[in-house]
Amino acid sequence: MPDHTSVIKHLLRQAPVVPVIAIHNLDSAIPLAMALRDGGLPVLEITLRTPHGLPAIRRIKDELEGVIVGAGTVTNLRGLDEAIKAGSEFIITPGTTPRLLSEGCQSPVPFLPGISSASELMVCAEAGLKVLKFFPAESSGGAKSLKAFGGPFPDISFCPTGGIGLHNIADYLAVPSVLSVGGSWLTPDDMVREGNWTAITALAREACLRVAAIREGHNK
Ligand SMILES: O=C(O)C(=O)C[C@H](O)[C@H](O)COP(=O)(O)O
Repeated sequence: MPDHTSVIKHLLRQAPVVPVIAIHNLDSAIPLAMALRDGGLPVLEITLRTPHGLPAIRRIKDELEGVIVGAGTVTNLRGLDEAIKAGSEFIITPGTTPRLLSEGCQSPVPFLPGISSASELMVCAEAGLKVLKFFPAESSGGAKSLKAFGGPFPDISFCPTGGIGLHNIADYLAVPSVLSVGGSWLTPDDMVREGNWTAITALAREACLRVAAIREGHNK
């Protein structure tokens, strides 16, 4: 199996917040990605929840510098294959199946499956994965659950998503195993629909500033 652990750890440490994006209009893909990048968030998860997801990944990969684009909501083998062919630089899934896990582990790019229980974590760890998504984070016990996983599984790191925003990001970043968090709060539907890219850059900047302040507090 390709060893992607150090690659994905490096990537997520650089990007403490990963915007989770559903593209409803393909023409918004480039300006939206630019707005987030310019606000300091260059690692983007484009979900396959809409038919524009794959072409958006391809477009961003081909046309935009300074952005690392991955696929989210990859729920089956076809999605995995198409996401890799579209140029995804990492793959994120909300959960796993035995076949998706097995194929995902052979993927040429890092594979981050979602887990929400100790048993699911153990299945992924047994397959050799050390960085996992925790989803749906808030409704699965949130930062408290992640802290508890740290006891039996000290070598597993996480990118939690689901119900995270500026109101609770500090709780997650306080858990040592959390490399970054993901969320859709950086791309509100109305701002994207209106093409309000300045507002989206401001949201990204606000998130970066908040993370910097939290981390500074931890280092004191
Ligand atoms: O389907 C996937 O693969 C996902 O990536 C799930 C998303 O990460 C969450 O749905 C984001 O949650 P919110 O920030 O609460 O909107």
